[in-house]
Amino acid sequence: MAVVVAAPGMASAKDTAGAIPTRRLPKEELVNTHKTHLQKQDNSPNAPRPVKQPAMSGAYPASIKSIRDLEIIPLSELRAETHHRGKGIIVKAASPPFVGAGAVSIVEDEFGNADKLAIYNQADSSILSGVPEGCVVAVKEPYYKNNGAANDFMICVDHPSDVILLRFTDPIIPEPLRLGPLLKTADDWKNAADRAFIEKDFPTAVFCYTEALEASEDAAFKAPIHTKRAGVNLILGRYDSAKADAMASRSGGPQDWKAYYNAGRAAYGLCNYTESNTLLTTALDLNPTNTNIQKEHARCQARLREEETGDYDFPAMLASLSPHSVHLDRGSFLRNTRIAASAHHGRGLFATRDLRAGDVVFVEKATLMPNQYEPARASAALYALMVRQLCDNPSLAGAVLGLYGGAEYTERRSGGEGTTVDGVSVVDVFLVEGIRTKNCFSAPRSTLEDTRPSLPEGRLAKGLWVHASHMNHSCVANTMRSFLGDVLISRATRDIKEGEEIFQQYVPVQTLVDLRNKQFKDGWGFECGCALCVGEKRSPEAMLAKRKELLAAVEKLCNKKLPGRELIPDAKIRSVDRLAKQLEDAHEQDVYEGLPRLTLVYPCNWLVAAHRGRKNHGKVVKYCLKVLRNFGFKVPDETEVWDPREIYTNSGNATLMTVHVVAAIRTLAEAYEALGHKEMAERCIEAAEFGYTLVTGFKNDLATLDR
Ligand SMILES: C[S@@+](CC[C@H](N)C(=O)[O-])C[C@H]1O[C@@H](n2cnc3c(N)ncnc32)[C@H](O)[C@@H]1O
Repeated sequence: MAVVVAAPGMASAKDTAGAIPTRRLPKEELVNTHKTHLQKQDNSPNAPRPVKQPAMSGAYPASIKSIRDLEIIPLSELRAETHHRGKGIIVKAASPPFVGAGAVSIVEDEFGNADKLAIYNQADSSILSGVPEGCVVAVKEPYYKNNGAANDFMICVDHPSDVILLRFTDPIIPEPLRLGPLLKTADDWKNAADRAFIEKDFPTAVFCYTEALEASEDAAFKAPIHTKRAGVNLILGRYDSAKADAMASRSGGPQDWKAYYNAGRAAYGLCNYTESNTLLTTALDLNPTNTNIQKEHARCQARLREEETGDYDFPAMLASLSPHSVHLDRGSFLRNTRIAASAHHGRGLFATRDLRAGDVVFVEKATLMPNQYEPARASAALYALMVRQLCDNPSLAGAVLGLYGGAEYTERRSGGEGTTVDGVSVVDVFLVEGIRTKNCFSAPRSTLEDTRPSLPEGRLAKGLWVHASHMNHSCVANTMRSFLGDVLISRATRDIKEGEEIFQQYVPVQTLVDLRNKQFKDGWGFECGCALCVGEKRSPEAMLAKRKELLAAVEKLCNKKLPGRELIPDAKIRSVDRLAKQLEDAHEQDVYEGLPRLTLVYPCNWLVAAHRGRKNHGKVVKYCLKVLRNFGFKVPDETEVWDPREIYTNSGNATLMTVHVVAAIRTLAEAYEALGHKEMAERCIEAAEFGYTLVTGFKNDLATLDR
């Protein structure tokens, strides 16, 4: 079959959707244009590679068919804007790749037809991230896309598992594309692999070691190659393959310590510490004096201790953080919680024992979190890492693809995602993106550094914590999360009974019930059924409108800011006070009994700051107590002896914990001190320190709030 060339003057892309384009560019023209692009290619090794994040509106499923079950068609039969279901193409790269967000190559089929092939979302660890000239690939159920300009089409591969790198000897390659084996013997391939390894071209090294293994039947030759390939896979972070290679390298003798050692390191890389421990213990039995095994074994035991006890040296973890080091080598302590069906939605997290306010609920190391805190890049970086890891370590699929991916994707899943077809794990990038948006958390490098009300850093990475992702949202949540690098710490904000569902706030809760529920609906597709939202929805629209109006009046008067130490005129304080009283009256007693009154938080905080500036300590006490009340807490009684923790344990089940609660209790302490109520001041400091532990994840100096 020849290249289809037709007269110019074709119709627009939309008009031709579904049709075979009447004119396609010939190979020479394609290659020449490609060459000019290649000359402009940025080859600097550290240039950040752009990521093509999928637009969900164009979602289509990944192929779950084997290339051997598809009808192979020539390039000339590709139809514009069409997913060729049940069909596949086999093509050879006729040019070096242009590597940008994807890798674009000129390819040709067995009939001499040429076209452009754009492959996206390949891991850097794969040869397919830039298909070398001469390689033959199969594209399953290809999508043929117009590039905008007339006659300008390309085969666009979004799902990484939709393209397969074929071995040169694969019988599926049609005769005209067949080069035969590039190298003759297994030894040749091994030597080529060793050379690629020395040149640090690790994907090529893996490819050549694979060819060497395929070319030999000699077990004695193959064992050391498996060891080498295990080593390269460890470098590439392909732990599943590294483990399989390491185990395949065993010969049954005492030298097998190396196989168990490598397999143990691979299992460690997958955070599977129990398996890693078993493998490293076997390695140590075979070679008890080897210091490397001893070191890895001790490290693994430390992770298992963390998983078992939940004992962490949080200050040391904080001290070890730096801009280059945010991935902490720690195990996850999850045994206080379990995943089970929730009355609110799907699955949720539940307490496996009684927990006291302040207790660690769980500590989880991120399943995946790129060290990328630039707001414009954080989401794309997480998406790219998720895709890469699912390709490189298919065993992750069980945990990651099991997460909720949004209502539309629940229906659209083919069920084949994560299964192995044609030797690769099926990765559907649209499902990955759906899972990312519904489950990722934003994480500061350290919550302690980020919670200073005066100076939040605002630079947040995005990450995936699979266990934490099973938590449903509540505005009046019974836990709080904080971060130390990629470690998430969840603490109880009040007492939790065994079997109780554990909730967290997905995002800082907005003041107005209608706005925050719009946010939940738009972002996560649910209506919040927490005590606060259900309660507030009982209040008539007219009352909500009145509260909005009054809050807007306070915000306008005060510029939405809090006073510093400057002297605020009495008249202004009186005006805000009057509005705050009206606002308080706009909260119906029967609706708000025992519930936070969030619209009152800002006016009361403003009055605290204004009276503090005037050293009017009695008024500071009054309004600090109101701030606590308005977050749903019972206020401490001056006439009684009270335990500082009671603020958290005796306030019912609808408290809303934030750093502002801590700040209010600390200001309360300062005012009591000034008024000579020493005991009240001391108790308040203790209560504030306790609250600060909930907020930052571990005990910290309250003075950090001012820095
Ligand atoms: C991260 S998942 C939480 C775990 C999820 N329930 C599951 O079954 O895997 C987020 C999704 O859970 C649901 N969800 C979370 N909190 C909820 C709530 N309070 N009420 C109803 N649905 C909720 C929403 O559909 C949201 O998109």
